[in-house]
Amino acid sequence: MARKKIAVLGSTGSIGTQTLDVVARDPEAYEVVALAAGTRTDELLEQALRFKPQIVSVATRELADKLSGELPAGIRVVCGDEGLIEAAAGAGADTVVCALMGSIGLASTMAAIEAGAAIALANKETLVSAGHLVMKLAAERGVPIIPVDSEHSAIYQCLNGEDRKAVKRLIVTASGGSFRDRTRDRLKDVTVEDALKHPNWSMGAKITIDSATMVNKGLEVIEAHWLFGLPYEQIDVLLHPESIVHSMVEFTDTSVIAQLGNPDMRVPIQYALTYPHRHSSPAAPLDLVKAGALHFREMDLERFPCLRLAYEAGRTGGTAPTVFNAANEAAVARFLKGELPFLAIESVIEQVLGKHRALPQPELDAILDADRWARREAASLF
Ligand SMILES: NC(=O)C1=CN([C@@H]2O[C@H](COP(=O)(O)OP(=O)(O)OC[C@H]3O[C@@H](n4cnc5c(N)ncnc54)[C@H](OP(=O)(O)O)[C@@H]3O)[C@@H](O)[C@H]2O)C=CC1
Ligand SMILES: CC(=O)[C@@H](O)[C@H](O)COP(=O)(O)O
Ligand SMILES: [Mn+2]
Repeated sequence: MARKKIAVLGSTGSIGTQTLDVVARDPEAYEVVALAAGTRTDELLEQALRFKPQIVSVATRELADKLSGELPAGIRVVCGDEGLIEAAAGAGADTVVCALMGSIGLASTMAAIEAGAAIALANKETLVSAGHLVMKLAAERGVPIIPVDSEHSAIYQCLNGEDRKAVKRLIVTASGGSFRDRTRDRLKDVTVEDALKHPNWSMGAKITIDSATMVNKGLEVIEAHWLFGLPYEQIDVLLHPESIVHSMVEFTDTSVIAQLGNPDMRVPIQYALTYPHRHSSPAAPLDLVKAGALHFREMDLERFPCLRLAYEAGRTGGTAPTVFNAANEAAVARFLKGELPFLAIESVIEQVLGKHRALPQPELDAILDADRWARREAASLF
């Protein structure tokens, strides 16, 4: 059987490296045809020498020139936004793993869909920013969007073969992030280092901060709305500190189907690559006796106001989720640089959303304008 051709956008990141780990374990099944990253060229060089893709993309022309000299002539080195699009659509990938961080992934995801590749989607900011455009294009091209995000992979698995009309609600689980058990008073002076200590998952810096602010769950609620076509009234969030139940679906007959497993992203990544089949995985098997007890708590929107803001932005629709996402990206980048205190992240998002008049059914230009505007506004606060 021909090997599945895979392009990995964001190959040097947490999802990207775990994708390559999954791929490397089954060399008969996969061929890596493109790799795209930003600035971590040492890691990218190693990946390119190992997987021998046709195309490698980096952030800038300078980095591309440097990398070209170190790679065999058969590997084309491209760069910038155009390079991402080349990697997504120019190497004939059957599946494109979208694992860039942030709404920068939008254009390359759209290009991959245009090219007819299946999408293994980790990059949730893309759907949050322009879900209506991405889903419409995928439907027009007949392209499947298979979620990699653990909660959405769980829901996708729970819904497999079920009658959608029988779905009462989705229950998205949330670990609570690094500061789950702190009161708001105790969030004033937290450090970047503290915020980066997720209790259950080892992930990139931005999503780890999003987990601590509960923005991640807000992005995931909006992501679920687009992926599964359900209104916000049918998407709930439940605190689950152990991150073993990755999410659940409640049906009209009161049955609840859940997907469980140890927190290991290689499982949803692999599922997105092998769907509708399952293969053995390097993840540790789940031992429920060892886990002992699983806990669930009601979500507190006063303790975690970013989740409330996300629901509000999602319900408003149009460019509101674009602005929610872009303001957050800008605020988190500033927090990580030490320019803003932790609690300023939510305040920046709220203020920028407060200034925004959402445009309904925006085309791509309006999305990009709103994204740029929100970043400028977020940069000017505090
Ligand atoms: N990590 C996880 O477990 C999970 C992640 N996700 C989602 O997956 C996505 C990726 O997350 P994660 O892997 O943690 O992020 P990382 O920060 O670890 O990796 C991000 C990747 O994107 C690349 N990148 C960033 N900016 C650019 C740019 N301007 N041009 C080209 N490449 C760029 C980085 O390249 P470089 O580093 O070389 O600059 C890196 O390869 C996010 O949307 C996240 O929310 C979802 C569920 C779980
Ligand atoms: C692994 C994954 O999918 C992350 O999005 C994870 O869910 C973060 O955990 P919390 O946002 O629940 O803390
Ligand atoms: Mn998730």
